[in-house]
Amino acid sequence: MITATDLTCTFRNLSGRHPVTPLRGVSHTFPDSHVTYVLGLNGTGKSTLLRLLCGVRRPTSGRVLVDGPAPGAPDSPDAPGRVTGMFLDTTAVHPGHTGRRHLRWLAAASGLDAAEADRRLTQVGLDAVATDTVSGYSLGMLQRLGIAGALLGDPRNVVLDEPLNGLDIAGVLWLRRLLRDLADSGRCVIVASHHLAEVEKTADSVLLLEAGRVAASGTVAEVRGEHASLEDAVVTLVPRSAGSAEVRR
Ligand SMILES: Nc1ncnc2c1ncn2[C@@H]1O[C@H](COP(=O)(O)OP(=O)(O)OP(=O)(O)O)[C@@H](O)[C@H]1O
Repeated sequence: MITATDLTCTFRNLSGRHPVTPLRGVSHTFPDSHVTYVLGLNGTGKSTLLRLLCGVRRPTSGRVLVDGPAPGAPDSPDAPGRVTGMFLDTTAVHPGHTGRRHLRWLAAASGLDAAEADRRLTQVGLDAVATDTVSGYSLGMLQRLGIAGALLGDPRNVVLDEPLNGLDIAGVLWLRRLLRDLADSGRCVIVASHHLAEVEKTADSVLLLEAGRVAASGTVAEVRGEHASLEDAVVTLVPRSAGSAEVRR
């Protein structure tokens, strides 16, 4: 379980622009045994929230609790497995490494053995390209590799940023099953996505962000309400969804 309390994140002015505050007082509990999708327009703070939940970035104010201790705190010695497995960026790979080397390197950094890396490679269906260099991977292959990295060490919480992008239909069906299995085995699964049709099929819960604040949260049925689809509900809850070509801060 991951609990966010009153999270605010401000990026300071590094390039002559005004400071940006993508998150403004976000509170939410991401329960175990649920697939929770984080939704919202471009630039509305989804990736920033995921980074804070994983402890990759610290909030300007507010608090994140992961199964008790704050992210970044060392596991207690008897804690079973890793705390949070994350996949936040398909570009976070060395292009000259093979898929197997990349995963073994990640495993070693987490104190895990090469066999665990190889198991995850098999689990995500990349055995056939394990010895190819990552620079030759398609987007779908990179997504699978990133997901394998998140699964290393069998973590209790799994956080994935837009893992559906670039997956073919076989990949989408595979990921759907994987997320369900992870949640059914008691894990807290958090996924950012723009694919509302898939979210409607597979989410236990959704958290809709708008301009850095929580616009809606609950089960799909609760957020959909009287609307015909989740997409209709989102367009109503976030009026600027309706056909604007402009990205806003
Ligand atoms: N390291 C950073 N430094 C400065 N600004 C940042 C940084 N990271 C994110 N931002 C800004 O924070 C805002 C939210 O970005 P974020 O990536 O969280 O949005 P998002 O909802 O994930 O968007 P998308 O759907 O396009 O992936 C944007 O305005 C972005 O430019």
